[in-house]
Amino acid sequence: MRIHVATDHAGFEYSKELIAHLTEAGHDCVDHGPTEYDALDDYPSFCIRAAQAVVADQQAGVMALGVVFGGSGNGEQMAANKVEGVRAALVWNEATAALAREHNDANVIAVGARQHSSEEMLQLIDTFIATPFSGEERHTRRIQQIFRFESAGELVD
Ligand SMILES: O=C(CO)[C@H](O)[C@H](O)COP(=O)(O)O
Repeated sequence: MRIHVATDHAGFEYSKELIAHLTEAGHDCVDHGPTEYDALDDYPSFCIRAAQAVVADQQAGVMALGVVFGGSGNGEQMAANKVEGVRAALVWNEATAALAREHNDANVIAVGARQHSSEEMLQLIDTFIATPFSGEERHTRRIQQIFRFESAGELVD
């Protein structure tokens, strides 16, 4: 699996730890930055680039997911979700990590680096990556409703 990773200063150390962990596990990680710690950097461009790469890979038939870190993960999730085709989920425990994939087919996970130990962070992301989308009709239908609004402004009941 290719994993696109982005952060800001708040998740800088965790992002490097995650990339080492996932690479060791055999994943192909792409680091979208930042390349060095800067306490004043801004997360949107890093997260948007990672989100764009996830969509581009998926459209090309490459199995890919994204991870965005911040202090809370809130803004990072918001930024990633501005990219058409991205379903970014803010995850804070094992259940939300699994449900993001099972019910929402999320292709980007947002994690608050200041909210979790590094062990928790790795576990949340491992769970997210390992959990498949259920494929159930009701979940597929709802995801398609989101996409129709996102791509064409159509509201479907
Ligand atoms: O989580 C975040 C956005 O949702 C950022 O990481 C957080 O706002 C950064 O805070 P600061 O600039 O005070 O270090």
